[in-house]
Amino acid sequence: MDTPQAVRARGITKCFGDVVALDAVDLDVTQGQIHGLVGPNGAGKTTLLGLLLGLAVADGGRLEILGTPVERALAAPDGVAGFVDAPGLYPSLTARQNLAALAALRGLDSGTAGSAGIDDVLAEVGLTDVADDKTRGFSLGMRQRLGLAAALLTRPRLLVLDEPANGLDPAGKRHVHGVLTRLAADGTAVVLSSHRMDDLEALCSEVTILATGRVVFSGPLNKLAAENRELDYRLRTSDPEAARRLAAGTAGIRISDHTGLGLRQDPDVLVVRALVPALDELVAEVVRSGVAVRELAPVVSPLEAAFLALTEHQEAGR
Ligand SMILES: Nc1ncnc2c1ncn2[C@@H]1O[C@H](COP(=O)(O)OP(=O)(O)OP(=O)(O)O)[C@@H](O)[C@H]1O
Repeated sequence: MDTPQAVRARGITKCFGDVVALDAVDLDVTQGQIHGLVGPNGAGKTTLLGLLLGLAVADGGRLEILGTPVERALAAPDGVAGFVDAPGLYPSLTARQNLAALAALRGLDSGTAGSAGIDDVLAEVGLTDVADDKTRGFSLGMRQRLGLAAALLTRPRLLVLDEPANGLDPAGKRHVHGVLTRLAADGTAVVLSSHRMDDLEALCSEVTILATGRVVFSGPLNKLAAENRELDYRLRTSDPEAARRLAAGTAGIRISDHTGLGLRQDPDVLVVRALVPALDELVAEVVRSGVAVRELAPVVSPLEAAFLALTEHQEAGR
């Protein structure tokens, strides 16, 4: 028998009064996939994650989770765990006690989540050293990790996380990315939201971009980045004046304004907007003129640029 899809959503609609938070949203997530939800503030990401967790019900459309249609009752579908906004913790309890309380609330016995299970998940998220500290003093990043540990207690087949990298330092982020990648390799589906395209690029095979409640892109990240569009590039050279002159004389190159792009003024850096062939032409010309190229990088990554182009279009049409 085929493994059921982790998530199959068709035409999902959710309104809060006059606000249409989700407007005919489709979403497909297969087992073992890390799927990113991205979009500007208020795009509907948390609302959609809440539906997957059974925290709210859709007003319209069909939602199947792990092969089972979601009913209209407010309950976490079997095999699903995670959190939205921020994990709920008892501040006066230690990390270990929080997990034990959750395990008891969920009726998990020692066979599935006893002390061994709790120690395992604490180790998995890197919180063993602070397992007996009260969570009142936990940083945002530590709370995020404990929330992830709580979700892992049930060994879910679908893990739903709202901005799991929020508040994590670079080492913490790498650790959590490692946990999620291992889970996915073992067949768990992960749906997570993020505001950071670089995080999504590091983790996700597919993304869904939401803007004002609508899906504006869904698919593999490389399909998103592959679109041919002009980008702004920072070009640092040994002779900025010569580089500027050459840029002005190269077809297909426009000199951009630092301030307009929110960049710090740097006299050694020229910012140019171009397609890749025109940029190649300029770089070759700069080098031919005996000027050294010291740095060349897009101001925002191609993925970020694609995201901005797709979502700005929607925002403008609001
Ligand atoms: N409980 C609620 N009551 C009223 N409006 C709500 C409620 N929850 C969400 N909304 C509205 O629905 C829309 C989508 O909100 P949602 O929180 O899902 O967006 P988001 O993409 O998660 O945003 P952010 O990136 O800021 O977290 C917003 O306009 C929001 O104001």
